[in-house]
Amino acid sequence: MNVEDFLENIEDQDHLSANEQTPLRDNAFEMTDGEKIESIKKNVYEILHTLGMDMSDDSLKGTPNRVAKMFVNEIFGGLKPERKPSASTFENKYKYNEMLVEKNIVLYSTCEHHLLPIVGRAHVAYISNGNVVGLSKMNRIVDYYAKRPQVQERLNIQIVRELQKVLNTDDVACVIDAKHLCVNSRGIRDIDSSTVTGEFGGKFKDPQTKSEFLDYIKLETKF
Ligand SMILES: Nc1nc2c(ncn2[C@@H]2O[C@H](COP(=O)(O)OP(=O)(O)OP(=O)(O)O)[C@@H](O)[C@H]2O)c(=O)[nH]1
Ligand SMILES: [Zn+2]
Repeated sequence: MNVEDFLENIEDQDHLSANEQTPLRDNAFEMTDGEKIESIKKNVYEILHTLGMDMSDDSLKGTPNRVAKMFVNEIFGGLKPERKPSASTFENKYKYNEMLVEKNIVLYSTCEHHLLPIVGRAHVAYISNGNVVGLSKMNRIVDYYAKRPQVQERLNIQIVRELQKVLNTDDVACVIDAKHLCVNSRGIRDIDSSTVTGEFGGKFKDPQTKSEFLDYIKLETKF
């Protein structure tokens, strides 16, 4: 790993307090992606073999490699600091001083307790402190933090903290409404329940501002 990547890695979670950080082990970045894929591949093979599957079967023999690549590059790709979206800001030239809401952001994450999908929507809002951020960057930040082993509460906070840092303001909020397949498809098997979390920073703690945000989320979008 070169010096630049290393610096980026250790700074990646600096803006988060200890309990807000993804619990990474020491030397979490010591392996290359290729090394991670090789190691995960062996373990996935072992799990399926242990369960009694014939790993020489045509349909199964590519599975360990497929799962390993999917873990490293896709569903847990948000563990790579170099994947963090560069959310450059620009001046709020239009002097738009109201809240901006990016709603219905599709969210796919993975529950770190059971490694089952979390599927839902995130709604993000901020009030500019002089700078604005490209709309798509909010979707990208949600996606980056979602692509980790997660609990919804921490994911919600990480999204807000990142935008607070990028936009240099406390006035950021995020609400997530998501279904956890660990609740819906196994265990209690409650297919209908979903989990709602919210993190409200700065002006969004004010009840009127908070309810304006929540009203915008409720607006039905028709095109
Ligand atoms: N707070 C929180 N809990 C979660 C999240 N995702 C899953 N869980 C819960 O984590 C808990 C893990 O509890 P355990 O009792 O150790 O696991 P378990 O025996 O599989 O529990 P059951 O799901 O009730 O069968 C469960 O209640 C899950 O519903 C999350 O994002 N946030
Ligand atoms: Zn779970």
